[in-house]
Amino acid sequence: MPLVAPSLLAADFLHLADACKMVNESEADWFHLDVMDGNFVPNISYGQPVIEFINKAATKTLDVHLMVQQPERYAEDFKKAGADVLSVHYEACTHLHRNVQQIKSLGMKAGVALNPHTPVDLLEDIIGDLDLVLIMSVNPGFGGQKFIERSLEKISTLRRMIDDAKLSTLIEVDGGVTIENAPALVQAGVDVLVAGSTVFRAEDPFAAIKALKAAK
Ligand SMILES: O=C(CO)[C@@H](O)[C@H](O)COP(=O)(O)O
Ligand SMILES: [Fe+2]
Repeated sequence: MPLVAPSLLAADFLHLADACKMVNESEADWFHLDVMDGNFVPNISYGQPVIEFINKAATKTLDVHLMVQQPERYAEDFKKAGADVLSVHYEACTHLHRNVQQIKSLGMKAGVALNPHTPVDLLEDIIGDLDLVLIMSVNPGFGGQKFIERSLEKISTLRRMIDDAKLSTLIEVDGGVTIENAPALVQAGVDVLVAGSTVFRAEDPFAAIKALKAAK
């Protein structure tokens, strides 16, 4: 059964408390929180102060996806804000190994996110240090985009890499995840399904989360 992480980017920002309550009461496992800096990606979302408030309302793991250049500048702030899992982008880090060690030394799980054009092979020398790899199945920056089909092959390659090395690194997929494509993603080896529009644009978000959990 996959873990399901609703992305609050698709929630109504005027009623974040309601969104948190819904996720708390649902079968979802994590809160997925997208931080965008308007530089690494062409959009600005929200940052530490908002996450600090979400942390007060949320009763589940906070999975923070940093779409930020030089994320090492903010790792400590996000720890203080309540992040449990902190993912940085491969493409935004000059010293990725140092950044991963920083996240772990602060007591968070460390993830690395890959843009659609970045091959999973580039993680060969760092995969053993990672708690999670986040495969972007859309170009980061916006919710509601169409799933890039090629991501399925990347996930299968990564699954093999992790299993061959006997690691327990989680594979998370993010972008364009739907109730329809979730089974193929789980079959390809995904552990964590992120879903924004599929959950928050659904008539019944609880049912959407339930359907994603049931993907096999
Ligand atoms: O990181 C991102 C976008 O950059 C995502 O987490 C989106 O928030 C997913 O939204 P949907 O594609 O599920 O609507
Ligand atoms: Fe995300």
